[in-house]
Amino acid sequence: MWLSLTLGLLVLYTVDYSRKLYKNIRIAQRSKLPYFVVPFSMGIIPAILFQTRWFPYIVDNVLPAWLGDNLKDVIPNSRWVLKDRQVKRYGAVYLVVTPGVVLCNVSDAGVVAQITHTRGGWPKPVWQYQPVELYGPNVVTADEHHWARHRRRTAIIFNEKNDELVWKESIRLANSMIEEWQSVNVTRDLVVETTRDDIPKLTLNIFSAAGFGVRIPFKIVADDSETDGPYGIFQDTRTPPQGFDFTFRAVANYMSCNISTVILANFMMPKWVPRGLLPFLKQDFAAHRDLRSYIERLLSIAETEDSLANSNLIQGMLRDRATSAEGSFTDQEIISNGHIFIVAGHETTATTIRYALLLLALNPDAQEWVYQGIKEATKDEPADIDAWDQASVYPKLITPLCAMLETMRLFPPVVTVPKWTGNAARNIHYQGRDVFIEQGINLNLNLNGLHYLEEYWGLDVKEFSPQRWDVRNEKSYLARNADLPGVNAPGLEYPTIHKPVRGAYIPFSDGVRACLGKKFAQIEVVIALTVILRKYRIELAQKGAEGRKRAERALGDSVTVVALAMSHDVPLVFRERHACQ
Ligand code: HEM
Repeated sequence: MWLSLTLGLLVLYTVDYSRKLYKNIRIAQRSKLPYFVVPFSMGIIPAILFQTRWFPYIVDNVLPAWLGDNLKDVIPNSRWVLKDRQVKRYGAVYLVVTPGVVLCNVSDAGVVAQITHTRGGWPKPVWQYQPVELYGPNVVTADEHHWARHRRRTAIIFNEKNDELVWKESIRLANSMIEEWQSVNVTRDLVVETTRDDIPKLTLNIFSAAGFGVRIPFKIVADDSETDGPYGIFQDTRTPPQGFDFTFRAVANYMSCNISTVILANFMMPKWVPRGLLPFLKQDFAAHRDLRSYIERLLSIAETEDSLANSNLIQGMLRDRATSAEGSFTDQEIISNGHIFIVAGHETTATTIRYALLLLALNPDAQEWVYQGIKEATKDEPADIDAWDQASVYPKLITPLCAMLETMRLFPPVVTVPKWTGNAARNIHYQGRDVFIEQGINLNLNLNGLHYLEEYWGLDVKEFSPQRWDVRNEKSYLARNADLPGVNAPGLEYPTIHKPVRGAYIPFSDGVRACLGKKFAQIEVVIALTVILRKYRIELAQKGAEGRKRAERALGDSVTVVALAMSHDVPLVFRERHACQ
């Protein structure tokens, strides 16, 4: 009986599998776009297989290249390594058919521009983001008119006052990070074995200050240091304050870096399962509770303060509530948006700085160009960087901005921007014809393709060349776009910067759902690079061909964890400038 039952189930499964696969192949055929079939759907098992050592080894060394690439294409974590290879095989718009879904992969700038800029834009598949709704709906997870309300209420808090705060806090904390490095180095040259911990700490502390109004020093303070006053419990001590399992910085870090287990514990685990039976998720429950308690504490402090005097993001939401007649946020919505800002902004910015430092170390000529640009731009500014005025100095820091843009071109923290057709079929215009994309189809706007195509960037597309962005560089391949109508992209509205073809560069996405924190991130990265490069020349700690090979391997093996990340550490030396010149 068991045998017939098993055989029966197997037959049912096979019939259902074949039916779904056939249905999806027919969808692909009707579109007349190139397509390939992968016999499994993306999901947790393929993602786990790619995390093992042996599976990627088999994919890279045993399978034919095309098959290995097709498999990597369905796993978003490993998609970046493909760069433009799939575009060369299948074209800039092609379909991936699996038994579960049909995916439309897009690396054509014109099609991206249509998707992000048709009236209202194509919808974002918000259900994919529901797991990050750990404290309720927020600007990342909401849709339609709910999203419009969240967006309106959050967009106003990313304002000029907040820009100034980001600038000031980035300078303070980048300097404190350097002081910390100096304190553990006996020579004037600073050897930093890994930036894996310090750079995320830098961006998290900047976010704590400019996002939450909590000014944490870079160095951990003694447990018995001053903990009085309303902000006492936010001190970055070794042990958490009474009633908490984490310090404020530790919980913000935990919630950002362990997002998958936090989601597993607090979103996927049924409420009726006794927490005592899940000791391995204890930290995840505690982190979720502690972050809420900290933000609640911030809200109650803020209500007793003159919130108009403060320009951090939490105060911004409170100020909006105090001054708006209707539609402003509840406490719960402030908590949820506060949390999502950390998730969206922390790792993405940290990874950009880490890649930028390594790319500058690997490309001394480009680094020198960035440094000379900083020197020239700030030659009339006070020697004390704390006295620099954000509104007038930031626009002059063209070369570090070019370095940031170029870093995000080669190593975009978010490799794929997802969209979908929604509940109605839609058309795209591609290669001179209208292509019909059926309802419910998911689209991936693939930065690995867009950012690596010679057509948009020139023959030196694979090189790290911050100079390509500088509008003074008339030989840049991008100079040809100056007269194109409608060329623009979020974060590129500077007259000092060459513009890529619209849709070809989307590290912050584009259109109505483009990144809210792009200016926040740009100011942070530009001034952090400036603080470092003014004082230090960055070099690889391991010299010669071996050191270079190691660094290039670390870059080449990048995979998406929370954001795109290097899989190995590369030690760097920060050589003091006047000592080495
Ligand atoms: C280099 C750093 C950053 C990168 C590369 C980046 C990239 C992106 C991308 C690609 C999206 C679109 C995601 C999608 O539609 O699926 C996005 C959205 C968003 N980002 Fe960023 N981001 C960065 C920094 C920040 C920062 C610092 C903040 C906040 C402080 C932030 C807040 C947001 C928010 C709230 C959204 C959702 C906007 C909406 O759906 O209306 N981001 N970001």
